[in-house]
Amino acid sequence: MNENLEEQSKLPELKLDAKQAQGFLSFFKTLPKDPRAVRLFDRRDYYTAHGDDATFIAKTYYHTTTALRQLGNGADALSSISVSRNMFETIARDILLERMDRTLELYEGSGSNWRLVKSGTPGNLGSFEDILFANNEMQDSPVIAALAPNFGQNGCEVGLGYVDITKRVLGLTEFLDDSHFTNLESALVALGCRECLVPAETGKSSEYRPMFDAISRCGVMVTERKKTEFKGRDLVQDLGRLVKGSVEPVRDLVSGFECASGALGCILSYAELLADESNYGNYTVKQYSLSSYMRLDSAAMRALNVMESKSDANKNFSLFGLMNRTCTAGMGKRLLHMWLKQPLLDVEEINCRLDLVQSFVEDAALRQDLRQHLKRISDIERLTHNLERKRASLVHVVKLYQSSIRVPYIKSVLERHDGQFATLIRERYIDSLEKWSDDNHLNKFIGLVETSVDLDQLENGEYMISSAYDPNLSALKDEQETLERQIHNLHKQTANDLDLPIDKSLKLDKETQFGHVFRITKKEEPKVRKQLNSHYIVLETRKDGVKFTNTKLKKLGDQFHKIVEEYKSCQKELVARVVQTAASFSEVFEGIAGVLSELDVLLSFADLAASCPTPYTRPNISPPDTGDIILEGCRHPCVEAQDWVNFIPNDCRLVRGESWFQIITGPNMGGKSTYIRQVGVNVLMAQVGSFVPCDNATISIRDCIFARVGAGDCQLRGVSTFMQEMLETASILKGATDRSLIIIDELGRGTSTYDGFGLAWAICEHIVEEIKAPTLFATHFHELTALANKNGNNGHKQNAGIANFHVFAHIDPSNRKLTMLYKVQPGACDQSFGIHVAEFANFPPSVVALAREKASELEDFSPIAIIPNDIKEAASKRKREFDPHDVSRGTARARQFLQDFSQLPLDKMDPSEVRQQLSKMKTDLERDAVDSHWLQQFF
Ligand SMILES: Nc1ncnc2c1ncn2[C@@H]1O[C@H](COP(=O)(O)OP(=O)(O)OP(=O)(O)O)[C@@H](O)[C@H]1O
Repeated sequence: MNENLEEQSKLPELKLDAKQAQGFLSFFKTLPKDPRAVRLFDRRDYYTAHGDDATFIAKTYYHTTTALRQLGNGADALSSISVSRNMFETIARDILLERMDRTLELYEGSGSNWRLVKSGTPGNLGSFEDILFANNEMQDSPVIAALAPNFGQNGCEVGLGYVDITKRVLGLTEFLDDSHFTNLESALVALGCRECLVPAETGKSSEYRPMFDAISRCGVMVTERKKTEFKGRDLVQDLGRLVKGSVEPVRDLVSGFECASGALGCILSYAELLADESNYGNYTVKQYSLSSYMRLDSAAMRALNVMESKSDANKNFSLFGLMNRTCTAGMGKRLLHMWLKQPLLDVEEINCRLDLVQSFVEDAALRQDLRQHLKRISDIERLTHNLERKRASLVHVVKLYQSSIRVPYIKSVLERHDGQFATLIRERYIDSLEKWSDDNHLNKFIGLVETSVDLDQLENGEYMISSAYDPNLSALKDEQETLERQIHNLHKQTANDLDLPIDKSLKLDKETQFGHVFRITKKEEPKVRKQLNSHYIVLETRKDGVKFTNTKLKKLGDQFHKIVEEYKSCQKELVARVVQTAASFSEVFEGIAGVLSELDVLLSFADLAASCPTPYTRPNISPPDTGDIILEGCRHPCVEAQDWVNFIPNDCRLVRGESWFQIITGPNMGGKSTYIRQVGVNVLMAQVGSFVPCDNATISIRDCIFARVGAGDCQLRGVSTFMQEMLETASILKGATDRSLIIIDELGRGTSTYDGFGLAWAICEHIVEEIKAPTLFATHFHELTALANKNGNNGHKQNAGIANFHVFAHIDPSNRKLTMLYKVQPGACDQSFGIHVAEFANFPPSVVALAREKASELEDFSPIAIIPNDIKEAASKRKREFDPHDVSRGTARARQFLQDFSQLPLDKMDPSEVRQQLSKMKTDLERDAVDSHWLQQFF
């Protein structure tokens, strides 16, 4: 709050005279309405925003409307706000990198004459990129996708095109989706999409509602485009201009798609790729395949804390924050971002990354030496991008040069390694670096810079073309040197005349205001005052001294200045030529950037694995249809990394037919969520190619992780907790297969105990019998543990593969003190600990006592409770063994209930319809339960 006030008190004054204001108001009225656009006007020292944008800025960034001012009078008055340069950056950063509901426009001009100079959206940062990343690394490159959905008999066929403008990659894919658009959701997550183009009008149709829900779950901005833009008619021709190499492969690729080509066509026109000639021949186009990477929906990304969030208390809260030890400027971070969104599915590919990580783990010296060099590598990808977009200057070329001269060192460090995987390192890195850095490639570029740029001047912070590079420059340089000598002689002579030691007392300064001047301290001035007054011109007397000149120095200084200007203008052309030549090496830089950023990420994995207090281990990877998931001494890497946690490792054995489905019970705060999430996190890390926080790990590859944990922020979006829970669960039931991993925490919390329990039971059965995915199911419903006693389909108990586990807590019988041990043990939890946890959390003793009294009336978990007989009977009824026939009929009916439920088009129904339908289903179930004791227990 104080900070805001401070920011406000620093608000630049909005100073427009009446005429300027009038002109601006008339211009402002002509702007087309665009509720998403925030428009800022550059007034040189500050910016302004007006109308709704001013209110938006006042409320969002100043948190008060008192900062608003009125421009103009009467009916024409326009609320306005002024914004400092710092605040402008904050706003641009927030709009383009954080929020996903606004676009940004910047205007320059004066009076009634303004023009749009920059515009950006979350998907296309446009020329704001320079402002946003002038002093910050670009951690993630935004992606825009376009969707061409087409409903058919089997579901919705989705055509998807996308562009990554930073990486200059275009892609397309097509897939059939279910009614929850689970495939679309995982594609948007994997691509790191920030903005999604959809055909106008689709938003109005209720059948597309689930598609928009999926987009919104991913936090992606929706932009509507005319249907006519989703045309792939001239696509091959257009792509032919944009992509590298011949058009034939592009033609073959595009011909395999129907809807996706329309989507890609829309992207080309929206991002105006053809309007910028620097794009020509610089793009690659590829087919994106959903089945190449592990699919992760937005709920799993959240549950596993994969990406950073603003609310994270420290960087180790997220997997990205923890794993990011990259040291190149930006490139490594972006690649890590991408890898975390796209875990691999291929055993060989995963093992290849793991081999490399192992080499770096085992060779600490190699790791250290490589990092020393990588630290000095600039963001080659972005520099190259700037070169190609003709936005580069000599500074960019020099930065590329400084990175390039490191490449031979990196190569020789790698060559020194002689470990088990030395051949792999050679094939993957040394050979590539050798290829890219020979005399036709990088060495040629290095040669170009060394002959054209005056590298000696870099020490003075000057980026200049070397005078030897051009005869004109050389002549100018000679003149400049002659003048410098003359000025120096004059300096000497003046020191003599004034009888002052040169440099020590009589200084010669070069400044912007006066050019060359002599300077003495104020103390010395009285000594020479007479001479100064007669032979010199005093320019300024300040604390730091007295500045003066004479006609000779003035003349020489002016001549010097003129020559410097001539030199600059002469070199301007040469700089353009050097920059252009440097741009012709972009393929080389891209190749090198690819190698270095990969090295950077793998070194980062190795660094994490080796530097943790308990080192990580290399996982054994097996294909999805074989092997189990065995994690011994497994930890949650992010929880473990918190200073205040002394982490207790646990074993997790998901063994097919034995413990493939685990029900985890235990007290609140006992570590259930942490345990089930850590399994997901370990599997994800392994498939990204990282070592894992375990003593031993064997992982059967998963093609998808589904997670349903916590109710998230659904209340804010007007969806009830229960509804949200059911929607997420329905998408698991629809999308999961035996190759997925399912993590479910606290299902059924949002509804009455019995409804919740019934649903949880039926969902568990469905997963065990139909989906057959390894599952971790943490629950407070102790009764669910009875599932483990159920026979499998073929009557053998083992084959059901359900096993009970519980997190262990110790209660001291003498003082009822509860100690969480966080140890996961086989078997069901035989006590409920809710009240102990409340005590643990310092609830008032009277509340705890009352809770104990009430609980003892209902359940027999209190070791000291004297339970009335009738309640004992009721309790023992709950525990009664049911007739197996009754159980099997009952569960079949419950499954039917669940299936009916999962087929309800919940997204298209309004809450009253849902209530009506559910109540009917419940009445039907009650009716059928008349003959089933097993079912009756739920009513
Ligand atoms: N293995 C562990 N070692 C040490 N501390 C742990 C461990 N597991 C969990 N914790 C600590 O206990 C806290 C609670 O854990 P967690 O949220 O997993 O419990 P829970 O059983 O799921 O609770 P609830 O049922 O209330 O959701 C965590 O924030 C963490 O600080």
